[in-house]
Amino acid sequence: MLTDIQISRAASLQRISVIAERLGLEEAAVEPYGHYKAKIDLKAAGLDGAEPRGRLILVTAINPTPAGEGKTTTSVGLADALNRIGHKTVLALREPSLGPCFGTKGGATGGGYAQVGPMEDINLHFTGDFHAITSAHNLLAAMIDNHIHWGNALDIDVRRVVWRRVLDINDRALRQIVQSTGGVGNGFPRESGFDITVASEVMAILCLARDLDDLEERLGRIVIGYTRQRQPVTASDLKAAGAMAVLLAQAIKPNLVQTLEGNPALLHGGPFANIAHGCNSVIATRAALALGDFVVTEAGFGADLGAEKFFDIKCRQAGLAPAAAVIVATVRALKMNGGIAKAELGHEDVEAVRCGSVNLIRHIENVRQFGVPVVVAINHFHSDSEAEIAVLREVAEAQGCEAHLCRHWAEGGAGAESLAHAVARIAAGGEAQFKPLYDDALPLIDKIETVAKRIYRAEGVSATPAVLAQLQRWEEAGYGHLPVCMAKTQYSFSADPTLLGAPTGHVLPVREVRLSAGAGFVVAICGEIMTMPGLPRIPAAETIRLDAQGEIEGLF
Ligand SMILES: Nc1ncnc2c1ncn2[C@@H]1O[C@H](COP(=O)(O)OP(=O)(O)O)[C@@H](O)[C@H]1O
Ligand SMILES: O=COP(=O)(O)O
Ligand SMILES: [Mg+2]
Repeated sequence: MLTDIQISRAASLQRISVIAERLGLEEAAVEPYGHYKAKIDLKAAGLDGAEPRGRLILVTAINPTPAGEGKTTTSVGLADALNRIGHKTVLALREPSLGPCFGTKGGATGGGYAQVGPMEDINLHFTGDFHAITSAHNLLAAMIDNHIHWGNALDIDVRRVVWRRVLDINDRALRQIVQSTGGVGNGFPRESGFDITVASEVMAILCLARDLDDLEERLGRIVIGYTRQRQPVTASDLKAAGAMAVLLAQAIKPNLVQTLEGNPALLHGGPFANIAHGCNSVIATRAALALGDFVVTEAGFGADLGAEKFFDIKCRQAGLAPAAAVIVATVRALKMNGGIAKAELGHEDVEAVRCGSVNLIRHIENVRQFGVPVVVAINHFHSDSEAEIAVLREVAEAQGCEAHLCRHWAEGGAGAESLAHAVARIAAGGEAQFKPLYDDALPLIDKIETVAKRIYRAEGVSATPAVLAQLQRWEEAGYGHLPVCMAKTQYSFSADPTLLGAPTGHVLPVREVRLSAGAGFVVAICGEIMTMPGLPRIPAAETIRLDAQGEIEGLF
């Protein structure tokens, strides 16, 4: 069996100019990065502010195994299948982070014959967007410490600087550091730390901004810390927004690549819906909606995380309304949710599928709470048995959901045509009546409780007095209208990654809250989730190398 990288390498990609032309983009709007990648200048393409004409399809999933259940793979397979059955479809995916590539999970370009390419390029440095985001983020951090070093005219309380640094690598050693040691010339020592670039508010701003002007506006609104009188200090107080926008002026342009079947894909913005909002950028999604009849986009991890944030943050801010949602379900993930250990997931166990299907049922119920019709995509793995698939299908259909067995990993778009026909019919049927889960006017703590109770089915939320006081101060400072971005484990509806299936009666512990005034949301960090992941005992990096011909080996 060929690996993803072998399949990707064997595919003959078309020149990106051909893909762009077929998409209807003028040459002047296409800025090639080599033969197979390009950035799209939306102004030159006449797409800035263009009215969306397509229908938006969200691909989400049940709670995953550590390997992921095939959201990106299914997004690619569905987009290829919709193009095969005659619908002009544009894919809108997120860009991969180096963290998982060199850590555990691998790339984010799909898999098997349902991939976007060029896979190595995209999973490594791509077009440099994450490096630009890292530089912009860390420039602001440097300007904060520099301001304090040269007299601190803004009276920043050195104990209350909340802006950390970022790096797009998993590195637990950087989570908590003491910086500016080494004497007077190095500034004022203080505790701080690094997050992974994907968790940067600059990443979220790039993903949610309407255009370059809005991006700079939002950058200026970033709250980097507080004065001794507890007043917020912003990036614009430090005159940093302009320089940060310069660093991001190329990164704000969406990236055009292609599926292995030559269909267009706009990749833009970061993943990780457990610690960020984990959606493709508004700019790329709106451009895709102006260009295609259908847009297939993804949101990270399970519907309790990525889909909820797609609905409550991205769609709310951008005025988008999804026409349908595809929940990717796998036999293996349901068995894990039914109590089977990871090492045993390859053995048939029909009862475990049935037991774990409570997880799928809850995700179906949850997505429907947003007024969005659901189709279940059974992402077929070669180890699945007929009996296990039959139970999965029966469970979905008992919920009034169509369930389509999809073989796009092994067959490409041809393996997802039945799903494509169903999605096209349901999306065109206009039954969606999208609405976010809560109103802007709900107090911040009530928004957190609403997500915890209605999506996670928690009994309630526990938060320290310091967290509650901080939320109250943000309400008084005028940030109470913002939505919340929940950071929690992707494996469970609770904050306990071992509590699988469809737990109830749990209490959601909120240990920290962070204001992302520029991105326009408040992050609630629940349980032990880390905003700087660590490398596993045996990182993928140990087997990634160049072979004798200079070709990359070991990249998933
Ligand atoms: N049907 C399948 N059979 C075998 N491997 C698959 C299948 N679907 C996905 N994969 C593999 O599983 C991994 C995760 O897939 P991905 O689409 O990235 O999941 P997600 O986007 O949900 O994290 C990838 O290595 C991919 O190649
Ligand atoms: O945000 C996480 O994305 P995946 O679920 O695609 O890994
Ligand atoms: Mg993915």
